[in-house]
Amino acid sequence: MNQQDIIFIINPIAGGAKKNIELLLKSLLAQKNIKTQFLKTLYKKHAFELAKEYLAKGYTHFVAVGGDGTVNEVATALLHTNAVLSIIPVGSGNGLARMLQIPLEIENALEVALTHKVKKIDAGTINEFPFFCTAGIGFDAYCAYVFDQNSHKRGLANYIKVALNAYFKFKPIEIAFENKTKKVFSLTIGNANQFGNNAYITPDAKIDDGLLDCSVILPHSKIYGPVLAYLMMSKKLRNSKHVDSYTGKSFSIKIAPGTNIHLDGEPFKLDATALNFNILELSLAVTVK
Ligand SMILES: Nc1ncnc2c1ncn2[C@@H]1O[C@H](COP(=O)(O)OP(=O)(O)OP(=O)(O)O)[C@@H](O)[C@H]1O
Repeated sequence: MNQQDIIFIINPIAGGAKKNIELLLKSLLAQKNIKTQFLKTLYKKHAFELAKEYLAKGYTHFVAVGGDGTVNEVATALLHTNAVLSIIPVGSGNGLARMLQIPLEIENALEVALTHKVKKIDAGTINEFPFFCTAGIGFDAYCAYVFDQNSHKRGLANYIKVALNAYFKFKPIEIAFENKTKKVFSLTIGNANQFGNNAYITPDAKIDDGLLDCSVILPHSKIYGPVLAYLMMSKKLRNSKHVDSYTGKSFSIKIAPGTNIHLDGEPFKLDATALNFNILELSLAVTVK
Protein backbone atom coordinates (compact mmCIF):
# COMPACT_ATOMS: atom_id res chain seq x y z
CA MET A 1 0.00 0.00 0.00
CA ASN A 2 1.41 3.39 -0.98
CA GLN A 3 1.35 5.71 2.05
CA GLN A 4 2.10 8.77 -0.05
CA ASP A 5 -1.33 9.37 -1.49
CA ILE A 6 -4.11 8.99 1.01
CA ILE A 7 -7.57 10.39 0.28
CA PHE A 8 -9.53 11.45 3.36
CA ILE A 9 -13.28 11.77 2.77
CA ILE A 10 -14.91 13.63 5.65
CA ASN A 11 -18.64 13.72 6.33
CA PRO A 12 -19.01 16.99 8.27
CA ILE A 13 -22.52 16.15 9.48
CA ALA A 14 -21.73 12.67 10.89
CA GLY A 15 -22.95 12.40 14.50
CA GLY A 16 -19.56 12.57 16.21
CA ALA A 17 -17.69 14.75 13.69
CA LYS A 18 -16.24 17.80 15.44
CA LYS A 19 -16.06 21.08 13.53
CA ASN A 20 -12.27 21.01 13.66
CA ILE A 21 -11.88 17.36 12.58
CA GLU A 22 -9.96 18.26 9.42
CA LEU A 23 -7.55 20.52 11.31
CA LEU A 24 -7.08 17.90 13.98
CA LEU A 25 -6.26 15.18 11.44
CA LYS A 26 -3.93 17.51 9.55
CA SER A 27 -2.06 18.40 12.72
CA LEU A 28 -1.70 14.72 13.64
CA LEU A 29 -0.44 13.99 10.13
CA ALA A 30 1.89 16.98 10.01
CA GLN A 31 4.54 15.26 12.10
CA LYS A 32 4.42 12.17 9.90
CA ASN A 33 5.36 13.64 6.54
CA ILE A 34 2.58 11.82 4.70
CA LYS A 35 0.98 13.25 1.54
CA THR A 36 -2.80 13.44 1.80
CA GLN A 37 -5.83 15.06 0.22
CA PHE A 38 -8.86 16.09 2.24
CA LEU A 39 -12.30 16.09 0.66
CA LYS A 40 -15.59 17.02 2.35
CA THR A 41 -18.98 15.60 1.44
CA LEU A 42 -21.63 18.14 0.54
CA TYR A 43 -24.66 15.88 0.13
CA LYS A 44 -25.83 12.26 0.34
CA LYS A 45 -23.93 9.85 -1.94
CA HIS A 46 -21.18 12.44 -2.45
CA ALA A 47 -18.68 10.17 -0.64
CA PHE A 48 -19.43 7.46 -3.22
CA GLU A 49 -18.90 9.90 -6.10
CA LEU A 50 -15.65 11.22 -4.62
CA ALA A 51 -14.28 7.73 -4.00
CA LYS A 52 -15.14 6.69 -7.58
CA GLU A 53 -13.55 9.85 -8.99
CA TYR A 54 -10.27 9.44 -7.06
CA LEU A 55 -10.18 5.71 -7.70
CA ALA A 56 -10.33 6.47 -11.43
CA LYS A 57 -7.38 8.86 -10.91
CA GLY A 58 -5.37 5.93 -9.54
CA TYR A 59 -5.53 6.48 -5.78
CA THR A 60 -5.58 3.28 -3.74
CA HIS A 61 -6.01 4.30 -0.10
CA PHE A 62 -9.19 5.96 1.13
CA VAL A 63 -10.05 6.98 4.68
CA ALA A 64 -13.76 7.38 5.45
CA VAL A 65 -14.16 9.93 8.24
CA GLY A 66 -17.74 9.46 9.38
CA GLY A 67 -20.20 6.82 10.44
CA ASP A 68 -21.57 3.69 8.80
CA GLY A 69 -23.40 5.68 6.10
CA THR A 70 -20.18 7.33 4.95
CA VAL A 71 -18.30 4.03 5.21
CA ASN A 72 -21.00 2.38 3.09
CA GLU A 73 -20.62 4.97 0.32
CA VAL A 74 -16.82 4.82 0.17
CA ALA A 75 -16.71 1.03 0.56
CA THR A 76 -19.29 0.53 -2.20
CA ALA A 77 -17.00 2.42 -4.59
CA LEU A 78 -13.99 0.30 -3.54
CA LEU A 79 -15.62 -3.15 -3.75
CA HIS A 80 -13.65 -5.67 -5.82
CA THR A 81 -10.81 -3.20 -6.46
CA ASN A 82 -7.21 -3.20 -5.20
CA ALA A 83 -7.90 -0.09 -3.11
CA VAL A 84 -7.93 -0.14 0.69
CA LEU A 85 -10.44 1.42 3.06
CA SER A 86 -9.61 2.84 6.48
CA ILE A 87 -12.13 4.23 8.94
CA ILE A 88 -11.92 7.17 11.32
CA PRO A 89 -15.14 6.47 13.20
CA VAL A 90 -16.93 9.74 13.94
CA GLY A 91 -20.51 8.60 13.33
CA SER A 92 -23.42 8.07 15.68
CA GLY A 93 -23.12 4.28 15.82
CA ASN A 94 -19.85 3.24 14.11
CA GLY A 95 -20.92 -0.40 13.78
CA LEU A 96 -18.34 -1.54 11.23
CA ALA A 97 -15.47 0.22 13.01
CA ARG A 98 -16.48 -1.42 16.29
CA MET A 99 -16.77 -4.82 14.61
CA LEU A 100 -13.26 -4.38 13.19
CA GLN A 101 -12.01 -3.18 16.60
CA ILE A 102 -10.89 0.13 15.21
CA PRO A 103 -10.31 2.52 18.12
CA LEU A 104 -12.90 5.25 18.59
CA GLU A 105 -10.25 7.84 19.55
CA ILE A 106 -9.26 9.78 16.44
CA GLU A 107 -5.54 9.63 17.08
CA ASN A 108 -5.57 5.84 17.59
CA ALA A 109 -7.89 5.26 14.62
CA LEU A 110 -5.49 7.28 12.48
CA GLU A 111 -2.61 5.04 13.59
CA VAL A 112 -4.60 2.02 12.39
CA ALA A 113 -5.37 3.79 9.11
CA LEU A 114 -1.64 4.25 8.56
CA THR A 115 -0.69 0.64 9.30
CA HIS A 116 0.17 -1.80 6.59
CA LYS A 117 -2.07 -4.48 8.09
CA VAL A 118 -4.81 -5.12 5.58
CA LYS A 119 -7.59 -7.68 5.84
CA LYS A 120 -10.31 -8.69 3.37
CA ILE A 121 -13.90 -8.65 4.57
CA ASP A 122 -17.24 -9.71 3.14
CA ALA A 123 -20.03 -7.41 2.06
CA GLY A 124 -23.74 -8.14 1.95
CA THR A 125 -26.10 -7.03 -0.79
CA ILE A 126 -29.82 -6.34 -1.03
CA ASN A 127 -30.49 -6.91 -4.71
CA GLU A 128 -27.53 -5.00 -6.21
CA PHE A 129 -27.01 -2.61 -3.25
CA PRO A 130 -24.10 -3.37 -0.90
CA PHE A 131 -24.03 -3.09 2.88
CA PHE A 132 -21.14 -3.82 5.20
CA CYS A 133 -22.64 -3.80 8.67
CA THR A 134 -26.39 -4.50 8.81
CA ALA A 135 -29.47 -4.05 6.65
CA GLY A 136 -33.09 -4.76 7.33
CA ILE A 137 -36.76 -3.95 7.52
CA GLY A 138 -39.28 -3.26 10.25
CA PHE A 139 -38.47 -1.35 13.44
CA ASP A 140 -34.79 -0.61 12.61
CA ALA A 141 -35.71 0.73 9.18
CA TYR A 142 -38.46 2.88 10.69
CA CYS A 143 -35.94 4.32 13.18
CA ALA A 144 -33.48 5.02 10.33
CA TYR A 145 -36.19 7.06 8.56
CA VAL A 146 -37.14 9.07 11.62
CA PHE A 147 -33.48 9.65 12.55
CA ASP A 148 -32.69 10.85 9.04
CA GLN A 149 -35.57 13.35 9.10
CA ASN A 150 -33.75 15.04 12.02
CA SER A 151 -30.40 14.95 10.23
CA HIS A 152 -29.31 18.20 11.90
CA LYS A 153 -29.58 16.31 15.23
CA ARG A 154 -27.52 13.12 14.98
CA GLY A 155 -25.43 11.42 17.67
CA LEU A 156 -26.15 8.64 20.15
CA ALA A 157 -28.40 10.66 22.49
CA ASN A 158 -30.75 11.61 19.67
CA TYR A 159 -30.73 8.06 18.37
CA ILE A 160 -31.87 6.72 21.76
CA LYS A 161 -34.64 9.35 21.87
CA VAL A 162 -35.81 8.43 18.36
CA ALA A 163 -35.71 4.67 19.10
CA LEU A 164 -37.67 5.02 22.37
CA ASN A 165 -40.40 7.13 20.76
CA ALA A 166 -40.56 4.82 17.74
CA TYR A 167 -40.77 1.69 19.92
CA PHE A 168 -44.21 2.65 21.22
CA LYS A 169 -45.51 3.79 17.81
CA PHE A 170 -44.22 1.04 15.54
CA LYS A 171 -46.57 -1.80 14.45
CA PRO A 172 -45.20 -5.17 13.22
CA ILE A 173 -45.23 -5.73 9.46
CA GLU A 174 -46.15 -8.73 7.34
CA ILE A 175 -43.50 -10.17 5.03
CA ALA A 176 -42.72 -13.43 3.26
CA PHE A 177 -39.45 -14.89 4.51
CA GLU A 178 -38.14 -17.71 2.33
CA ASN A 179 -41.68 -17.94 0.87
CA LYS A 180 -43.37 -18.26 4.28
CA THR A 181 -45.65 -15.47 5.42
CA LYS A 182 -44.55 -14.06 8.75
CA LYS A 183 -45.39 -11.08 10.92
CA VAL A 184 -42.21 -9.46 12.22
CA PHE A 185 -41.25 -6.60 14.50
CA SER A 186 -37.95 -6.40 12.66
CA LEU A 187 -35.78 -8.47 10.37
CA THR A 188 -32.08 -7.68 10.27
CA ILE A 189 -29.39 -9.22 8.14
CA GLY A 190 -25.92 -8.82 9.63
CA ASN A 191 -22.62 -8.97 7.84
CA ALA A 192 -21.24 -7.51 11.08
CA ASN A 193 -22.52 -8.40 14.54
CA GLN A 194 -23.99 -5.05 15.54
CA PHE A 195 -25.99 -1.99 14.48
CA GLY A 196 -23.40 0.20 16.16
CA ASN A 197 -23.05 1.40 19.75
CA ASN A 198 -22.49 -2.26 20.73
CA ALA A 199 -26.12 -3.16 20.00
CA TYR A 200 -25.47 -6.78 18.98
CA ILE A 201 -28.43 -7.58 16.74
CA THR A 202 -26.69 -10.52 15.01
CA PRO A 203 -24.26 -11.39 17.82
CA ASP A 204 -22.54 -14.36 16.17
CA ALA A 205 -21.93 -12.76 12.77
CA LYS A 206 -18.35 -12.82 11.51
CA ILE A 207 -17.17 -10.33 8.95
CA ASP A 208 -15.11 -12.74 6.86
CA ASP A 209 -16.88 -16.10 7.06
CA GLY A 210 -18.76 -15.93 3.75
CA LEU A 211 -22.09 -16.00 5.62
CA LEU A 212 -24.90 -13.64 6.54
CA ASP A 213 -26.64 -13.84 9.91
CA CYS A 214 -30.32 -13.03 10.24
CA SER A 215 -32.21 -12.01 13.39
CA VAL A 216 -35.98 -11.78 13.27
CA ILE A 217 -37.56 -10.09 16.28
CA LEU A 218 -41.12 -11.40 16.46
CA PRO A 219 -44.11 -9.31 17.54
CA HIS A 220 -44.06 -9.08 21.34
CA SER A 221 -45.68 -7.28 24.21
CA LYS A 222 -43.93 -3.95 24.86
CA ILE A 223 -43.31 -5.19 28.40
CA TYR A 224 -40.44 -7.28 26.96
CA GLY A 225 -38.72 -4.23 25.44
CA PRO A 226 -36.19 -3.72 28.26
CA VAL A 227 -35.35 -7.46 28.31
CA LEU A 228 -34.78 -7.50 24.54
CA ALA A 229 -32.61 -4.38 24.82
CA TYR A 230 -30.59 -5.99 27.62
CA LEU A 231 -30.14 -9.24 25.67
CA MET A 232 -29.05 -7.28 22.58
CA MET A 233 -26.45 -5.27 24.48
CA SER A 234 -25.11 -8.42 26.17
CA LYS A 235 -24.80 -10.49 22.94
CA LYS A 236 -27.52 -12.88 24.11
CA LEU A 237 -30.38 -11.95 21.77
CA ARG A 238 -30.52 -15.48 20.39
CA ASN A 239 -31.63 -16.70 23.85
CA SER A 240 -34.94 -14.85 23.57
CA LYS A 241 -38.11 -16.76 22.66
CA HIS A 242 -39.11 -13.64 20.69
CA VAL A 243 -36.14 -13.96 18.33
CA ASP A 244 -35.61 -16.37 15.42
CA SER A 245 -32.03 -16.67 14.14
CA TYR A 246 -30.74 -17.96 10.83
CA THR A 247 -27.39 -18.16 9.04
CA GLY A 248 -26.89 -18.56 5.29
CA LYS A 249 -25.33 -17.32 2.09
CA SER A 250 -28.58 -15.82 0.84
CA PHE A 251 -32.08 -14.94 2.02
CA SER A 252 -35.16 -14.03 0.03
CA ILE A 253 -37.82 -11.76 1.45
CA LYS A 254 -40.97 -10.24 -0.02
CA ILE A 255 -42.25 -6.95 1.31
CA ALA A 256 -45.25 -4.72 0.67
CA PRO A 257 -44.60 -1.85 -1.79
CA GLY A 258 -43.09 1.19 -0.06
CA THR A 259 -41.83 -0.74 3.00
CA ASN A 260 -39.01 1.09 4.79
CA ILE A 261 -35.61 -0.55 4.40
CA HIS A 262 -32.30 0.43 5.96
CA LEU A 263 -28.86 -0.14 4.56
CA ASP A 264 -26.12 0.35 7.17
CA GLY A 265 -28.53 2.49 9.17
CA GLU A 266 -29.45 4.76 6.26
CA PRO A 267 -33.05 4.86 5.03
CA PHE A 268 -33.46 3.21 1.68
CA LYS A 269 -36.39 2.49 -0.68
CA LEU A 270 -36.74 0.08 -3.56
CA ASP A 271 -39.42 -0.21 -6.22
CA ALA A 272 -39.00 -3.98 -6.05
CA THR A 273 -40.95 -5.96 -3.47
CA ALA A 274 -38.62 -8.97 -3.74
CA LEU A 275 -35.48 -8.50 -1.67
CA ASN A 276 -32.63 -10.90 -2.35
CA PHE A 277 -29.88 -10.78 0.24
CA ASN A 278 -26.54 -12.19 -0.86
CA ILE A 279 -22.92 -12.20 0.23
CA LEU A 280 -19.89 -10.89 -1.67
CA GLU A 281 -17.11 -12.91 -0.10
CA LEU A 282 -13.85 -11.15 0.83
CA SER A 283 -14.67 -8.32 -1.54
CA LEU A 284 -13.28 -5.32 0.39
CA ALA A 285 -9.80 -4.61 1.80
CA VAL A 286 -9.66 -2.71 5.10
CA THR A 287 -6.83 -1.66 7.41
CA VAL A 288 -6.99 -3.23 10.87
CA LYS A 289 -4.97 -3.18 14.10
N1 LIG B 1 -22.90 17.57 3.64
C1 LIG B 1 -23.88 16.70 3.88
N2 LIG B 1 -25.14 17.11 4.09
C2 LIG B 1 -26.15 16.23 4.37
N3 LIG B 1 -25.96 14.89 4.44
C3 LIG B 1 -24.72 14.41 4.25
C4 LIG B 1 -23.61 15.29 3.96
N4 LIG B 1 -22.50 14.55 3.81
C5 LIG B 1 -22.89 13.25 4.00
N5 LIG B 1 -24.21 13.18 4.25
C6 LIG B 1 -25.03 11.99 4.60
O1 LIG B 1 -25.06 11.89 6.03
C7 LIG B 1 -25.60 10.62 6.36
C8 LIG B 1 -25.11 10.14 7.71
O2 LIG B 1 -23.77 9.88 7.68
P1 LIG B 1 -23.04 8.81 8.63
O3 LIG B 1 -23.77 7.52 8.59
O4 LIG B 1 -21.64 8.82 8.26
O5 LIG B 1 -23.20 9.43 10.10
P2 LIG B 1 -24.09 8.93 11.31
O6 LIG B 1 -25.44 8.51 10.82
O7 LIG B 1 -24.02 9.98 12.34
O8 LIG B 1 -23.29 7.64 11.83
P3 LIG B 1 -23.70 6.07 11.95
O9 LIG B 1 -24.18 5.62 10.61
O10 LIG B 1 -22.45 5.39 12.39
O11 LIG B 1 -24.79 6.00 12.96
C9 LIG B 1 -25.25 9.73 5.17
O12 LIG B 1 -26.45 9.36 4.53
C10 LIG B 1 -24.46 10.65 4.23
O13 LIG B 1 -24.69 10.39 2.86
